[in-house]
Amino acid sequence: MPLGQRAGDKSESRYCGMEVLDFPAGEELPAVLSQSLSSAFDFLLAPLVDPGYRPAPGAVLPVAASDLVLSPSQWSSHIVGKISEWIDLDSEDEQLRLDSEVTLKQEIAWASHLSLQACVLPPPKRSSCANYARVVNHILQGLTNMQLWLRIPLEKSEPMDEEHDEAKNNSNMTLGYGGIHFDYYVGCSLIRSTLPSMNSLGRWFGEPVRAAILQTNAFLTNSRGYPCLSKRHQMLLTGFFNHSVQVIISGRSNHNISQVGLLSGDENHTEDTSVRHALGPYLEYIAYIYQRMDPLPEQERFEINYRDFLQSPLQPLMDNLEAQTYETFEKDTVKYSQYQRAIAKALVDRVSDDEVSTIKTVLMVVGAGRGPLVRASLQAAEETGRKLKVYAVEKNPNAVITLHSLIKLEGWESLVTIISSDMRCWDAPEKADILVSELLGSFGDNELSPECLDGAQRFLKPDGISIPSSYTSFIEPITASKLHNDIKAHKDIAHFETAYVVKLHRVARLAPTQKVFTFDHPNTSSNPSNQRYTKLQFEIPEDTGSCLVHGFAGYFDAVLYKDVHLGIEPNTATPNMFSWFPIFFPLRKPIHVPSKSPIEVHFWRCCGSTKVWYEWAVTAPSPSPIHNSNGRSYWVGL
Ligand SMILES: C[S@@+](CC[C@H](N)C(=O)[O-])C[C@H]1O[C@@H](n2cnc3c(N)ncnc32)[C@H](O)[C@@H]1O
Repeated sequence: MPLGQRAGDKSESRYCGMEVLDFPAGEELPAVLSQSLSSAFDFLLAPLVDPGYRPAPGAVLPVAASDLVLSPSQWSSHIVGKISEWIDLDSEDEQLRLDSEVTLKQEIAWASHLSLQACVLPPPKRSSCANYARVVNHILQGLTNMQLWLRIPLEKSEPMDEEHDEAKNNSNMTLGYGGIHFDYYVGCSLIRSTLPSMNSLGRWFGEPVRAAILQTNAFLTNSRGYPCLSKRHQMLLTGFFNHSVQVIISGRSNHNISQVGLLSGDENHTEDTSVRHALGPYLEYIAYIYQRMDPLPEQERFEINYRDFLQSPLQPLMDNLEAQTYETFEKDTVKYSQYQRAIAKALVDRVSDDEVSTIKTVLMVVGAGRGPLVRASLQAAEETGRKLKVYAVEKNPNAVITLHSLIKLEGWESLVTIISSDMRCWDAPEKADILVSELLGSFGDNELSPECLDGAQRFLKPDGISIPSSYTSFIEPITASKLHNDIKAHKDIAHFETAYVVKLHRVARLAPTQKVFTFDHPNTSSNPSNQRYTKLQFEIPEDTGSCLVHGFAGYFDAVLYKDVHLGIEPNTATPNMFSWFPIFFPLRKPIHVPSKSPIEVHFWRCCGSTKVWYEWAVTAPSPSPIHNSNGRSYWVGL
């Protein structure tokens, strides 16, 4: 039975299994399974083969249970195979090495025969693990439906030396374990009583972790004698739940509870412990932690299906947006109320209270779409008592049709003039006091706001105001193995040289964001070019340890007017605004960043006669190719 419902989370359920520690000899498995299921566990992590087995000519594999003892659906829904712990694929002892390889392949073949969904591999036993990688890669090539989960301790453990620990941090679909790459792997992290720093733990959220193995000795005991977890363990667990990770409880019970009260707080409730599973109290605690998690905010719930889904950025200049795209924007009331605040402030600055009856401000909405910024402008005028004359300039003829019906419907005919034209070539009959636009992409300038507004600046009065008055892009390095794998599935370079709009979820943010490019409007600089180049150095906090960078998450922040801003940069993001997801600039090859090594990255904004594009490259700690040279894979049309 899944761990119950977290309020407001209709996404997939979270499950909890338990590890079977002893080899279930004599076909005990069905009994162990039925006892666990009736105690509300969902699945077992169970050994498949007698650990005493070593291959020998003619030997029959001593399996834990015949395939007949459970139905095929029971095998596949309720058993995760535990591969024998003794297997040592890089042993100096040749016989042990060969036996290990044969046994591993036999166990995997048996697990496939049973249609198990996954098997857990013990981690490599030594830092030099080339043979482990070779054998696992062989097996992976032949697997279609079964996953291999690699058990990795969260914190440094005894058999793992420094090199190993580094390798573990590279865990990824192309896992660099001791410098060796695996073709595919998903992780399983082992949670013990001590935890590394939060920064170090955060890296796991960018990894393909499928299960958290929670040891019983990681639990504390509360005043009533029940198992509970430290605050940090609880935070880690809720973080994993947020990333759809399931839990496996491992170890013997350290809590012999004679009188059991329900965790709902019902102190009087008691149960007969004779029928109670020894690990039951741990499971109840895990379910309690899951169920009491805060409900997902409405916006997160709305965006759940977009998580880690790569989308091509819009090209509103080159393409004409569709009605449903406009409709989505128009629902973002927060965006328009920020604009309205900015416009109101600009109107008041422009026309003093004494002048309100004599001066009419000329305001041009350039890129008016279906009119929401026209509405925000008129509302700002009403709110401030300023007189306004509005031009709505739009190059999409379909949106212009809607604009015409809107002004009729709203009775704005005397206030608003609709201009069906590209702002870059419109011959304006008069100059504007205020130019209002929203031509911003997730990376600020990536929908070519600078180029469009440079074209519109001709009809802004010399002392006129542009809303926005500036915007800045930001990036931060991230671990994002899911995004990397999704891009890799295209099997070409072009997809690795493309920027994507994506609701980032399974990612680890490795360092604070830094500014990339800023554009000011009106553009009064002596060098009016919109080409840019920036070199940035990111320091990853020391307690993060080494990590893998799959690319850079990008954001923007725009100053609309004075202190009114709008943006998605995580530290200053406008709350409850949903018009923009972050942008992601991938790297062709993930870059391993050892602890204490800075990352040096270069970004270029390049402009041609028909297109604008970005190029990017990493130069430290190791160089990457220049991505998207000459805009060969990804560009924005002018
Ligand atoms: C991101 S949409 C914003 C629309 C509307 N202001 C809103 O907030 O819903 C940008 C709009 O600008 C228009 N646009 C882009 N470049 C333009 C140009 N050079 N001249 C006129 N309109 C342009 C697009 O067609 C699109 O309708």
